[in-house]
Amino acid sequence: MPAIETIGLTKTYQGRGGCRDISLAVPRGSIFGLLGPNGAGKSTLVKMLVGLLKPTAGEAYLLGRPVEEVAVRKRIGFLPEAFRYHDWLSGEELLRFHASLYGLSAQETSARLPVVLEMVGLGEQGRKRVGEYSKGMQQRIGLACALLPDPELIFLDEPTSALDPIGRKEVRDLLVQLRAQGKTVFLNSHLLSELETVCDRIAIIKQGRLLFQGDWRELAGPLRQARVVVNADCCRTPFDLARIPALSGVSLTRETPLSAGLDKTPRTEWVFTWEEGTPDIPRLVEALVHSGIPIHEVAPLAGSLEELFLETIADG
Ligand SMILES: Nc1ncnc2c1ncn2[C@@H]1O[C@H](COP(=O)(O)OP(=O)(O)OP(=O)(O)O)[C@@H](O)[C@H]1O
Repeated sequence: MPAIETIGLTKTYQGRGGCRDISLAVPRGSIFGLLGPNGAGKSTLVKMLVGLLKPTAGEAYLLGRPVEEVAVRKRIGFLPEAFRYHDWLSGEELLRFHASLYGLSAQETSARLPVVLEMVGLGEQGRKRVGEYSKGMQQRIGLACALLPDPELIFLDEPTSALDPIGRKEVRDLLVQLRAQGKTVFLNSHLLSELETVCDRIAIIKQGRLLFQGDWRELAGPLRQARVVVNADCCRTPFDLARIPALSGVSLTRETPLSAGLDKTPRTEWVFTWEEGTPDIPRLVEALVHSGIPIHEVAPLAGSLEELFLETIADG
């Protein structure tokens, strides 16, 4: 049974906007990323899933229970995007307040508080007033609130938007740990490089419609490209690939000057594309070396999530 299942889920505002006919399945124990341009309907979808908005049509199930069932909400955590917490409370007081909303006992609350503060990297900062927290710390305390009930399913709306690169890495590591414990994370983020690193599966929505769901690497199709970095002064630009007959069936699709390497020699990046089949890297390297070209780096090339996302949004 999936952690989240929706069937034809729809919410419109007086017949407009929102999202329509969304049928999704989010496997348990996965990190699932929701992507879409501004106004695509992501928040509308998340709000329906956490019970903040009533669907206009369709069904949704969390952990096998209908989303309308209040009891299931004790098993989910939610970090909303536009969080604004009571800034006169200390971090610990805020957590106690949220624990009471979750219906945790005093004993459970006292046991859980240090655990969640530690998980989000605020171990020593619980006594400080939330109003004195930096933006990144406020985001961390929000995450701690979402983790209070030790949820099986966690919804995070832009959880790292206020964090510095170290904080982002810490949150990514935390998500991976949660997944290792069998928990499911549903992530809403515009940071595609971040989603690319942690997500098992993604969904893309545009103008309220679901365009894709699955492993984002499926969008790329089979690997057909390789990247090669060479000394810029090795040959004339544009490089004439026809002079290497051993590379028939391969085309040079990009030639980009790079900044100089550590040895101060300017470099050029080439992207080769195979008309058929997967890149034959040994044949490529052999042919280039045979032609006297000094190679610095070679790698098969997959499209980045950002490239694939932009292509999908443009086509869809
Ligand atoms: N309360 C509302 N009343 C009327 N229309 C709304 C309301 N909330 C959202 N909409 C419309 O529904 C559509 C989807 O909005 P939603 O906020 O769900 O998108 P989003 O993908 O979360 O956007 P963003 O990335 O900018 O946060 C938009 O066209 C928006 O104008």
